[in-house]
Amino acid sequence: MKTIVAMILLGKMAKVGVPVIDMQKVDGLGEALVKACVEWGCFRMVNHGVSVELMAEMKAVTASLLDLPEEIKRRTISTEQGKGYIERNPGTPFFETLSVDDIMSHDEFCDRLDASPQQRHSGIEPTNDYHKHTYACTPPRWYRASMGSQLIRRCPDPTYAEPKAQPQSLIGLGQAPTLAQGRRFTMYPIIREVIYEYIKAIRDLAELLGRKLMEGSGLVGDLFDGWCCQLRMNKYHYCPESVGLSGVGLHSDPTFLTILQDDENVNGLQVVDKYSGESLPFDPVPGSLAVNVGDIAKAWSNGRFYSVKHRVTCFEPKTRYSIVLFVLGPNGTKVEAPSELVDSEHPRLYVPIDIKEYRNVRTSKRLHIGNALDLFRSPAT
Ligand SMILES: O=C(O)CCC(=O)C(=O)O
Ligand SMILES: [Fe+2]
Repeated sequence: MKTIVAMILLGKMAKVGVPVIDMQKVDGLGEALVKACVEWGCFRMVNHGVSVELMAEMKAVTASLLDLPEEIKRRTISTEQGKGYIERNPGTPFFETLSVDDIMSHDEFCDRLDASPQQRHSGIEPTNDYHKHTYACTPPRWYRASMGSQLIRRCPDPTYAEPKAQPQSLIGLGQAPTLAQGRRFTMYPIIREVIYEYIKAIRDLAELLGRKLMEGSGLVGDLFDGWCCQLRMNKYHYCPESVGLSGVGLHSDPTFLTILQDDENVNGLQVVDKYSGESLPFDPVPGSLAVNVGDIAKAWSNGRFYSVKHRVTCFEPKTRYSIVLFVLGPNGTKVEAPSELVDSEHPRLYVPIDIKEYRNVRTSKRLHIGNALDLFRSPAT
């Protein structure tokens, strides 16, 4: 009797928690990943190959960058949908996010935060003095992870002079931010290095995921080869007033998948169970990384993968950080289900989708919970 009860409980428990997948698993990794994408639309990865030191450093960098004054962060605002810096706003009053829109141009992102208006617009190279000064501020590597928000310090820059007047050609383009009180911020080269290393490590992991998802679907190849990816650094400004309120409202991701470093100290991410529709906690596990399947993966898998709805809720008044890599989709070609995933029992569900168009339609029609895919149904279905 006891054994039967234990078996039922184990069965229930296995169903209750989001799957945890060991990325070093030799046999059946592809199948396990596909199963998680189909049944849960999310999973947690352990033994994923991104070091805990690098994860801690990236979190410190995130905190530092989001600590910069608004005038600096605003230099990375974009007019394109879903891109660039998003400040707190009436829709998401506790949420703020910086974006490396294309992970291949992370240097441009750093340049925008770092360079003085003159350097960015006139092409003047920093002088040797500037370099000497900047490098003199560089903390030793062993000190990196524990530095937190000190990674960026207000350094007096010997070469910086208050601009006398804006060059006429820049006025009105919104490209020449004025620095209040002539302050400038020197970004430690180490910040660029951490961002670069983190992107590289997460990108390698994404590639492994792409290959294994192909394998688990009975296909061969590098699914994400040459695909567009975006890195976001998120800060949730939780306070006593935000407890019980939403950090980010219910949505599915307009991506293929999202690799998430959540905050090991602050929970709040919840996912909607595919079968019961219940909201379940997707709590952090130190050292692990989470994955959410997005709408584009549902289209690619011909409806098999579950584009999981999720939200982030404030449960305690503690600042929460998260770092997400969005694997958006192919660059320059449309997404469609491979012919191997289409047969008489599984007719093609969606027309080929342009990821940019998809994002625009989704936003303009305010369809943030996966329904936008219905607008891309194949005529036959
Ligand atoms: O911060 C998180 O934990 C999740 C953020 C999220 O859902 C998103 O950026 O799409
Ligand atoms: Fe999301």
